[in-house]
Amino acid sequence: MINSHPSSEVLIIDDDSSVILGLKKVLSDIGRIKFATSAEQAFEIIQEGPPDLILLDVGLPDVSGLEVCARLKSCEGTKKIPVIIITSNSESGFEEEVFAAGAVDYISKPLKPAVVLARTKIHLAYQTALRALVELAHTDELTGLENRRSFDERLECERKRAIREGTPLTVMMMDVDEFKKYNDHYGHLKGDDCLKSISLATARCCQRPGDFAARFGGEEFALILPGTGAEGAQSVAETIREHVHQLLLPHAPNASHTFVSLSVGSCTLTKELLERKEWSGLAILQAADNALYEAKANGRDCYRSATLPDLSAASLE
Ligand SMILES: Nc1nc2c(ncn2[C@@H]2O[C@H](COP(=O)(O)OP(=O)(O)OP(=O)(O)O)[C@@H](O)[C@H]2O)c(=O)[nH]1
Repeated sequence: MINSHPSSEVLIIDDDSSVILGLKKVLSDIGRIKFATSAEQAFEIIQEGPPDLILLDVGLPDVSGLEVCARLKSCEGTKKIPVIIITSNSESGFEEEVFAAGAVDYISKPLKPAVVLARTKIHLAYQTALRALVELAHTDELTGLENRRSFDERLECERKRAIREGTPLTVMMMDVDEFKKYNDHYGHLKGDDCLKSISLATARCCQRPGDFAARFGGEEFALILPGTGAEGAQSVAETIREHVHQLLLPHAPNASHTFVSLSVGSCTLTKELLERKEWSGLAILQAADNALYEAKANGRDCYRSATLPDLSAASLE
């Protein structure tokens, strides 16, 4: 059986202190236990840091447990926390209400320690496995960077945020120059090592908390730089290119450059451009890719940014 994470955090919400003490004892080996005696206190604790699982009594003094559960499920930041309802209500139809509110399970009072422990462990283990699966589905196996799926999701999220907040957004595409020649000369395994080194150098250059680096596919990488205008984009692009130069990876003898290099293209949506129309993620990506193509066409190992006419063309999509 998959184990729950050793440092899981469980929040017990119950106004009966004897129940809290009993549950704390039963669950002490699982990890950190927090408790709240009212819905208001519970929301404060959750806001400080969402727990891995919640054990929630139905009969709270301020708000019904089912309503607390429904509220948690309707909020983006808390909807994924599994909630187990604790109840002495055995009326017909109550089970349906529990699941309709979004709880993953319920435990009847009087509580049996072995049952509480088993159910809690099962849901924590499921949650841990689910998180691992999501991470796996969003990670590029070779480089450890985010993958294309993750990139697409983040771009959509940042695009909407940029529109909402009126802040610039830059998307950058980077491609290893003449990588086929590198592979042909050194072999695919060395080629893989080269991609890993470039990924590491790229990740080191994406320093801001919102910066996002992904392997787009093959020898192509993509960045999302929220709140970054054209000047900032140029600075990031040149920094990454410089870091890759400094790796001093000798290129294949028949390549145009002595050392491995990157061509980089970017598209920056300024506040004005964002206000002019709603750009699709595809249009932004296409504009960055056009700029990358231009960098390749201009001899490689350089940076180009999409210009306004490019963006207008991209908007026709
Ligand atoms: N080692 C390795 N090679 C890869 C991987 N993914 C793609 N490639 C190789 O990357 C090379 C890309 O070649 P091309 O698309 O022709 O482009 P290029 O040689 O980089 O030329 P330009 O982009 O024009 O500078 C191909 O040889 C692919 O096999 C990978 O995961 N590992």
